[in-house]
Amino acid sequence: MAVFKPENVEDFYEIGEVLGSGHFGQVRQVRERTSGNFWAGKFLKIRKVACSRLGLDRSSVEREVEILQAVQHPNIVALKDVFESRAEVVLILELVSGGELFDFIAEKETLLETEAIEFMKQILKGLKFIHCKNIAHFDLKPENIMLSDKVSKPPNIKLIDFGLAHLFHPGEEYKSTSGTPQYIAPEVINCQPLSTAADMCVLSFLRLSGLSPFQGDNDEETLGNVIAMKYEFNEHYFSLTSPMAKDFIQKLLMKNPEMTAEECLLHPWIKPI
Ligand SMILES: Cc1ccc2c(c1)c1c3c(c(C)cc1n2CCCN)C(=O)NC3=O
Repeated sequence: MAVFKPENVEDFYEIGEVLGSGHFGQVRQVRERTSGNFWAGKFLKIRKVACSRLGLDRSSVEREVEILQAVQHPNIVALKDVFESRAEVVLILELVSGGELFDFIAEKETLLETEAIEFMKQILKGLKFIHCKNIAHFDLKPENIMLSDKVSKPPNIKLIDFGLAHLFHPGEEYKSTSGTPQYIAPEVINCQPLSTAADMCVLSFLRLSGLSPFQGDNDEETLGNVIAMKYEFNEHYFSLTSPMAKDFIQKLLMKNPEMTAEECLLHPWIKPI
């Protein structure tokens, strides 16, 4: 069993504003008392008894920590420290203060394909790195693709929130029903064995349009579209998108995406010949 620091996190960090919250607990800005540097504290409620519905299993937190410790990369959020109290584990994470990629894109008049390619390259480099370590993110959605800061040119992308991530062991068959309907891979809905390919399924479409290709009027319709792999290139969003870009998207929006992250980085849309 992993051992986390038993000290009180507040002896080392001033706890600041809430940055986000979810089923797991809260993410808050924290300030390191010695250096004055800012970090993100992910406060995770831990189940006190196995049958409780409240909080997370400690084992799932240990898995997230183990994965974050294994994936140190410029395009992946860094883990600095882990504290544990009786009913809470606190992950001290790199603060990514540039906001979500899609808010950045939404604020721009237009998104040039050259800019989309740069974003895609960084996301693919992060995915290639974790996939080469047999790790899948399994919750790749706009909210989990953020920018380090608001000033870097080009913006530096960080993949965050490895709470659903999984480390595959040789010969292991892994199934999960977790994820977000608009961005879930078909094999998740079909309860089929999962792999790192699940991270590739809807990736490219999101970068160019900011939309889920499967968006329905409700979650049920959306999940049905995902199962049927039913999507369209809405002309309003894709009229100026190059054929090479659409080829890239089509090669990924398949039940069994044709390309791994490594192969995507070699696609002529990403790496012109
Ligand atoms: C400035 C800011 C604002 C909101 C943040 C974060 C940072 C943030 C962060 C993280 C997570 C897991 C969630 C976060 N959230 C919650 C929303 C994420 N899309 C994280 O790991 N580092 C962050 O800075």
